[in-house]
Amino acid sequence: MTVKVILTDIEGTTSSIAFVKDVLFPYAASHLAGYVRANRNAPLVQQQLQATAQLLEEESPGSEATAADTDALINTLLEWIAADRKATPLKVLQGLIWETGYKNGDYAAHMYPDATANLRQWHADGIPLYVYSSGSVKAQQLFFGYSQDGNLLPLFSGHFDTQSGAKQAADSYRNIVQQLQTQHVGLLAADVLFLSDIEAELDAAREAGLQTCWLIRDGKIPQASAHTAVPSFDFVQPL
Ligand SMILES: CSCCC(=O)C(=O)COP(=O)(O)O
Ligand SMILES: [Mg+2]
Repeated sequence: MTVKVILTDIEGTTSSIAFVKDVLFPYAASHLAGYVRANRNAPLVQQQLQATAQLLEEESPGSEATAADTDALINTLLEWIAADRKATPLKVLQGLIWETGYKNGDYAAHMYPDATANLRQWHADGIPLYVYSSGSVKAQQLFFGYSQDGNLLPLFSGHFDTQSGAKQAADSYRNIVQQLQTQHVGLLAADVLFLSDIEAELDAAREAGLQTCWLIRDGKIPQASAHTAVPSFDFVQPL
């Protein structure tokens, strides 16, 4: 089957889980309270606080935390970072907070060398590359803009985040294919190859009709899987 578009996950796929868990998440946790207090009247931050309060209310009706109760919402957001919740308002705030760290040179995004090399090659071969991550679009742009391998952002034609839906839901991939079709006339779901380290995400993408490839970075390739399983981007064959 031909591949006309590649859609890639970030954490565990192009880049190590450790960079996200041990560098980005702790940085967001230590700067969240200060950032939110300093910017709570900025419209984008205010919207995320309201969305956090709304999610809390949906999950625990009668919850005390209103959008005005900044301290309670900060505590909730810190709990969500610790639990690796992929909640959209948290992800938006993390993207805003990480910007300072990247720009100050506190860190640069980790890239597996095989990911950088093959993304560059596929781009040079004319295959449009897109990202789908739970990290916000802004966080993704910072990630690839400030990577250990330099500015990789020009390699990508676009980005999708949880605004397109959760990564383990087939409808999210149907939604993304519809958005891709506005840029690539006649594109079918089967023309898109999704790369991820999480089997449940690949299952959802496959249910939506995409081709899938499972990146298994720890060497434990399963004997049988519905997905092509590979140890690195060097073994992904889109052509
Ligand atoms: C975009 S960088 C930070 C990644 C992140 O916040 C995250 O939750 C990782 O999710 P992914 O979908 O890339 O596994
Ligand atoms: Mg991942």
